[in-house]
Amino acid sequence: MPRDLLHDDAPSLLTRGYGFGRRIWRRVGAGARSAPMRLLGDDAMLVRGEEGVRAFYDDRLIARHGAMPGIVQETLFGHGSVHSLDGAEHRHRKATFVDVAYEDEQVARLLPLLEGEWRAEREAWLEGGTRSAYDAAVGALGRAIMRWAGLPGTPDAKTRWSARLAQIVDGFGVPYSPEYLLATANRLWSDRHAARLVEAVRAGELDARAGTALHEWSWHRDRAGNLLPARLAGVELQNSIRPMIAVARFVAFAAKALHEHPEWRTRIAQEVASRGSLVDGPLAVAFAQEVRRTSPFVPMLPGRAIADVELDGQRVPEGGRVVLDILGTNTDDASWDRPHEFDPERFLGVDFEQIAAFIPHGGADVATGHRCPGEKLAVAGLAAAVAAMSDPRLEISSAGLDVDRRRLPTKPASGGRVHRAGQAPSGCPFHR
Ligand code: HEM
Repeated sequence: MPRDLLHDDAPSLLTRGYGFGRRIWRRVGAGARSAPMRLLGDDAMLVRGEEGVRAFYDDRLIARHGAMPGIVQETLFGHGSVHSLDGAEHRHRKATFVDVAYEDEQVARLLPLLEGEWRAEREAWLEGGTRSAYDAAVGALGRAIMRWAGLPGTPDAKTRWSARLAQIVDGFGVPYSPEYLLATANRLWSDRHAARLVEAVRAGELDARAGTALHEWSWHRDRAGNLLPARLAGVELQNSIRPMIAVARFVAFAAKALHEHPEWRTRIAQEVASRGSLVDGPLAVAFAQEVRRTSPFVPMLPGRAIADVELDGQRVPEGGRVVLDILGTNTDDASWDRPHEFDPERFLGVDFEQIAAFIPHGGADVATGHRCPGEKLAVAGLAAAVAAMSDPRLEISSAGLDVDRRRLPTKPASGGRVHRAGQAPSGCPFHR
C-alpha cells in the first residue's frame, strides 16, 4: 500500500496544479496521444488531442458515474447532478439542460441582460469605481443569469447569492483549507435556498415563466414520470446559473490578455463604437474564444473505463481510469498552428463547435454526451465583458496580473484592476 501510494500520481495534482499534465507527458515521446499514470490506486491513462477526445467521449468505453473525485462532485456540482449520470438517464436529464441553456433563443434572451449589466459596470468604472474585473463580473454575470433563469429577489440579493456561488467555485479545489470549509457552508446554504425556490413554484407561491431554468427544473420529471426531489431540482437549477458566475474567472484572464494586447483593445473599442453595442461583436467574441483556449481553468476530466481502452500504444483495463487533458488539448502541437501564441484571429469566422480539439467546456456532442450546455452563454458573457473593458476611457493596471498555476482553480492575483484612464487605482505606489 505505501509503495502504491508512492507511485500514485494523484498527490502531484494537488501540489503541481496546472503543471500536472506536462509532467505526465514527459513519460512518453513528443506528440504521443496517451501517457500512463496511476491514479488513486488504479491504472490510468492521460489522453489528448482529437484522438483522445474521441476515445474519452465513446460511451462504450468510458462511464462517468463515480469517476469524479467526491470533493468536485459534491461541493461543486452537487449530489446526484447530471455530471455523474450515464446512458439513458443522462440523456433524459441532459435534454432539459439543452432546452434551458443551449437553444439559440435561450442565448438570445440573455444578451439584453448582459448589455444592461456591463453598461452599468463600465459606467461605475468611469465614475471612479475600482472594482476588479473579477468582482465586477461576479455581480454582473450573476444578476444577468439569475434574471434570465427567472429567479426572484432584488439586485442586491442576487449579487449576494452570486458571491456565495463564486466562492464555491473558488474554494472547492483546495481541500483542508478554510476556503474549502467556507465553500461547503455556502453549498449547504445554496442547496437549501434553491430547494425552497423549487418548493415555492410547486406550491403556486412563486411565478415561474415557462422556458426559464426555474420553471423547467421545478417541473422536470425523471424517466419514471416523477418530479425530482426539490433538493435535486435545486441542484440542477444551480448548475444552470453557477457556471455563468464562474465565467468571472475567464473575465479576469481577459483583463490580463487585453492589457498584454493593446492593439486588440483598440480594435474591439472601434467595433463597439461602430456597432453601438457591447454584445455579440465578432472581434470581442474571437478574443473571448482565444482567452478560453489559453487560460488555465478546468484542467482535465476523469472517466472510468468500462471496457479495455487502447490508444497510441497505451492500454487501460476495464475498471481503470481515463483522463482527458483539457489544457493539453487546447494547446496541442498536433492540433493547433502556433498553439502557444495568443491570436484571436484564428477564431474569426469559425464555428467553434466544429473544432474537435477546442475543449475548454468538454468535447464531442452537447445533446448526446457530457459536453457543457452553457458554452454559448459563457462566450456571450465573456465577450460582453471584453467589449466593456476595451473602452478607451478605461485602463487596466499591470499590477497583480501574475497567475499562481499551482492553485486549482486559479486566476490573475488581483482579479484584473480596471479604472478610469489617468486615474491610478490607489494612492499607494505598490498597488498601481
Ligand atoms: C466558465 C465557463 C464554463 C466552463 C469552463 C465550463 C466547463 C464545463 C466542462 C469542462 C464540462 C464537463 C464536460 C464533460 O464532462 O465532458 C461542463 C459541463 C456542464 N456545464 Fe459547463 N462550463 C461553463 C459554463 C457553463 C454554463 C454557463 C452553464 C449553464 C447552463 C454550464 C452548465 C454545465 C452543465 C449542466 C454541465 C454538465 C453536462 C453533462 O454532464 O452532460 N456550464 N462544463
